[in-house]
Amino acid sequence: DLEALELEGREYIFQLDKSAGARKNKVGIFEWDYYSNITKENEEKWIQARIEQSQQEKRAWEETKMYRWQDFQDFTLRRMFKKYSKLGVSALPDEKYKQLMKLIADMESNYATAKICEYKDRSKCNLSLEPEITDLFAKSQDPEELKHLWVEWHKEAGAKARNNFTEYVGLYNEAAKLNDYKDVADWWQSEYEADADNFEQQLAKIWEDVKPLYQQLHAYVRKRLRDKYGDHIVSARGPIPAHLLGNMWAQSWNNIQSFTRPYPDKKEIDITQSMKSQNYTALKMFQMSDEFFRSLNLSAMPPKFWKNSIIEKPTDREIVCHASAWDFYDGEDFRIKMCSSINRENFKTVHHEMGHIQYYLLYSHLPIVFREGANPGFHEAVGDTIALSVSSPKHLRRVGLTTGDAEDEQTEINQLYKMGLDKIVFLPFAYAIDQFRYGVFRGSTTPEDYNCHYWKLRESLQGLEPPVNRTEEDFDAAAKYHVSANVEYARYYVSFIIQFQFHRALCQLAGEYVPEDLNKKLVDCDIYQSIAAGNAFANMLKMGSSKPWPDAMEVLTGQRSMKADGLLEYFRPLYEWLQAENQRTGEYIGWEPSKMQYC
Ligand SMILES: C=C(C[SeH])C(=O)N1CCC[C@H]1C(=O)O
Ligand SMILES: [Zn+2]
Repeated sequence: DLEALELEGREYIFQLDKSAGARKNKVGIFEWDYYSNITKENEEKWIQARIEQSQQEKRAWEETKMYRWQDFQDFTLRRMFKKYSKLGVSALPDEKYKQLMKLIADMESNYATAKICEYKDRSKCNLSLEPEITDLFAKSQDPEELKHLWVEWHKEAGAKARNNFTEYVGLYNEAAKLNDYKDVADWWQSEYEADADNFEQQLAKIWEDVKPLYQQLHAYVRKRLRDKYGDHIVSARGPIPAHLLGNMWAQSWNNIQSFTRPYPDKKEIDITQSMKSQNYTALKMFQMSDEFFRSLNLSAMPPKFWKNSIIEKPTDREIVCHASAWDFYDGEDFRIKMCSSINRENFKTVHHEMGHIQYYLLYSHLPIVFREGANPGFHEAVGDTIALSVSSPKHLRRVGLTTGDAEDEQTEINQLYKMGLDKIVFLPFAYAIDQFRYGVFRGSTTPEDYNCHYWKLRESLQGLEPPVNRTEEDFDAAAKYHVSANVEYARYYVSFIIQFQFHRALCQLAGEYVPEDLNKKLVDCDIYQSIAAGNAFANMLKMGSSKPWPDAMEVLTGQRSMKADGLLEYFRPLYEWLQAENQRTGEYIGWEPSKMQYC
């Protein structure tokens, strides 16, 4: 009878889940060994481990198919079976599976080991992305030097990945179809459990809500860059050249804050200087982040974390420097790998990565199959939500990273501007990255027009143009880690929206934010040491992916959908200031078509 069958199904699926955990632990160790020591030998060992895992998963999948789990009474049991009913890339035949793993590993190692030559001394050709190129790009105010770094990096890390990427798309789409998805775009979007093309409609609606604010910020920044570099480099009504924004991908413009902020005579609030003068180390950054989470009654990092993590770039080998947080699915082994530099940006990244570890810890009691974010955006939002409190002037004063004067109107605008250069600017970038790849996976973007379509999106969404003309010899999308490393990107777009919904709810719970109370403003909220906020955050995070993400979001915020209202409320004073300022200077809002050639 059904009762007995369901009981048998329960026995089976929990047994399968346990063995899945052991497999993920084993492959994770090989993957860590490869990412933290890039050698041919380690790549082969990792791929071999992945092949064994995929063969075991295939056998398990055949068994799972025998159960009529759709008729089971228990919701959790049905949800576990549903997740295990998708085999994933292991559905590919062994040879194709191996080829796909190799393509991804080769793109990833090309990106991780790419080197370029200096602008000034062309004989010095050992610049890596982290820390050298990133630091130069953050500090240089020489358009020619920035152009050189931009062009060389996009050649080494982007163009060189074009052929591997093209083959990867074909194989990855084959895997999608074997999992009953139309293509990889359909597969990636299924992670958000939205019906039909609803997820893309949600993304479009968010952009519609945020675009006016972005256009005001874009217009203001373009004017300040024109003031600095002249109108022969920055036009009055065109897109902004992408190499002048302090970041290789123009995804965050924080590094140009110092010479573009609204009130330059107000004290600089860039904590990089104070971190350096206070002899901050990578370890201190991690300890401070750990302490913040503990102040909320969240979990402390376990002993293995401090023992096994890599928080500084090794000098004796090549590693994947792009920051990452790892769950080894055994309830004790959690790690971060990061090539830390001592600066504001990395301090934020430390909190971002520690947020991943907090989530791993809080759901480590769940079955393996539920040890993931409620949706991928949730995982990216945990650390950033905490970092919104850490980056408040109130908190920075608390920890001695800024001194003195309480908030006056102008300082508050400077603060919101600094936050906006991170959070508002990022949205059209993230939207462009996966709009581009959705088109590639669907076939509406073919290899012949990869770069043309990429720059059409960059221009229409971000209002940027390439510093030099582009052709289809180039492949600029792969100059971004996540495109070379096969990491989906809409998760960050979602994260940068929901983190403000989380932040607002936490701030109210902490008594730090009271709507309409000028002494309890959202921009000044710091939930540090609030047990009430921490407990509410934990109640959502400990659910992992055991329930659809609207249920998780509702637990903390009372809302069941992602909406831009949190972000827009946070930035409202800046939006008003920007509108008035652009009116005052008569700045053209938006951008006319670029004169650069890229199609
Ligand atoms: C820090 C990570 C590792 Se999940 C990252 O890739 N982030 C964090 C913010 C956006 C995105 C990026 O760097 O492009
Ligand atoms: Zn992340």
